[in-house]
Amino acid sequence: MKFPGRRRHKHYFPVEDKDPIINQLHVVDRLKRNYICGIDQIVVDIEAKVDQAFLDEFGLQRGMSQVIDNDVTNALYDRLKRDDMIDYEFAGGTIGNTMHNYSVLADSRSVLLGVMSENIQIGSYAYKFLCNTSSRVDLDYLQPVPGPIGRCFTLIDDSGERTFAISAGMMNHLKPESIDKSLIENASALVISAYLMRTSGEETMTQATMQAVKYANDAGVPVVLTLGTKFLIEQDPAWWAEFVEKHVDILAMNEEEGEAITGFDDPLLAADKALDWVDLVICTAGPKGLFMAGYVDDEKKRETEYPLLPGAIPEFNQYEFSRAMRRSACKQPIKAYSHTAPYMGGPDTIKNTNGAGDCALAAVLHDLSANVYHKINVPNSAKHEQHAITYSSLAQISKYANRASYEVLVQHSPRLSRGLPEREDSLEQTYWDQ
Ligand SMILES: Nc1ncnc2c1ncn2[C@@H]1O[C@H](COP(=O)(O)OP(=O)(O)OP(=O)(O)O)[C@@H](O)[C@H]1O
Ligand SMILES: O=c1[nH]cnc2c1ncn2[C@@H]1O[C@H](CO)[C@@H](O)[C@H]1O
Repeated sequence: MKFPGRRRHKHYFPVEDKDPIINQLHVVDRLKRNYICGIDQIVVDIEAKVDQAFLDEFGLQRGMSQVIDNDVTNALYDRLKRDDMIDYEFAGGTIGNTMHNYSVLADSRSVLLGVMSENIQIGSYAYKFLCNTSSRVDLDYLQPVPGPIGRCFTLIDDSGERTFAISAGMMNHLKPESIDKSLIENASALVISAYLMRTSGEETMTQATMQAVKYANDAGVPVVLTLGTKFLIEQDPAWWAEFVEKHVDILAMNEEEGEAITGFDDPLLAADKALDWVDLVICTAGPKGLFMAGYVDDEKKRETEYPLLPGAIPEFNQYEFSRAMRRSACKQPIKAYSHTAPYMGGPDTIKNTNGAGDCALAAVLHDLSANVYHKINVPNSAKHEQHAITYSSLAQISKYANRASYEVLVQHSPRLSRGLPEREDSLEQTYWDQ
């Protein structure tokens, strides 16, 4: 585990300091490892640039992630091939991306649950998915299926808007009995997306997800939900709000999804509303950066050293130097909020925004997981006198999340090809120095 935090520090994490007592232990026993677990519809993204006429031709609604039948899939695929329109084919899936990016950032294990074709041809989509996934992502728990994984046609127009057309294959055939109870119970987090609830007919993905969520809820393992797309939430916001309140501990969304579920278009107010249901909220807001909201015990709150910010909640960032806690762990819970602008104001040229939010979530998960890692290895550290769920403050995590998203914006794929530099020189240091 690499630790998150201030990236100028030479050694992020005191865990492996040269302690003479710890060093007496055998090297392999020295540090206990933790992992996070995610469930996804296993898909490969097939990316192409298109215009509105193209979307109309195939009956696709701009900006949505929609499931398409076999006839539309075949026609769409033939057309993309015929006109040589495919730019990239790369492993995707919102949670698949998040697990991959987490493992790359943290240099640590994550476990991905879902399905995988039992017979894999070299060059097939299943093969591409496996090849494009970090070796730190444990794929041993995937359930074999006698058919193809999913395909996600990622159609991007001139304005950068993405329209997803999903050809499901067998991606939704994960069965509840394939969920390993002890794997979930021992995880540092269970990460799911709203897409997992979009199933029909014989598809069992929703039941499998609910099974995993039950194991996690019963064991007190934080359930992290990312909302995926506003269109899904808009269909039944009340159902989603109830689901989140009952089963979810940490909610990740972008501002449109935040509006769909809370009714507030201001990301700060949406995050504040979501705190009625969960312990921690991450709301990404594209070029506006990222908002976080969470709880801290009154006696553990820390005042920011940055200027106080105006907003729908005046001076909302006052306690952003606090580490987040579960509301139930606070004697006197108070709310803390943070906002961070995009790293370096955003790149000069954005290659692709696809997956920028997934990567922000991966960074937040890294921080949560680092906290567990530190706690299981240095339980007596003064750091853990506070029962926090994050290793760093909200302000620090938001910076880290934006920094990680930046890396996705300057490359074509939603998946990081390498971790962040340990030391960042020159200009970039100003961001971390503040
Ligand atoms: N146009 C932009 N300029 C600068 N930074 C951006 C821009 N778009 C995204 N970002 C950065 O990426 C982060 C996440 O972006 P965004 O809100 O678009 O996520 P998202 O809609 O959830 O994405 P996805 O669903 O593709 O993962 C933002 O918090 C910000 O740091
Ligand atoms: O229905 C879906 N299920 C799972 N992942 C999806 C779905 N629609 C789009 N994405 C995924 O979202 C990522 C960007 O955030 C893309 O990589 C795409 O694969």
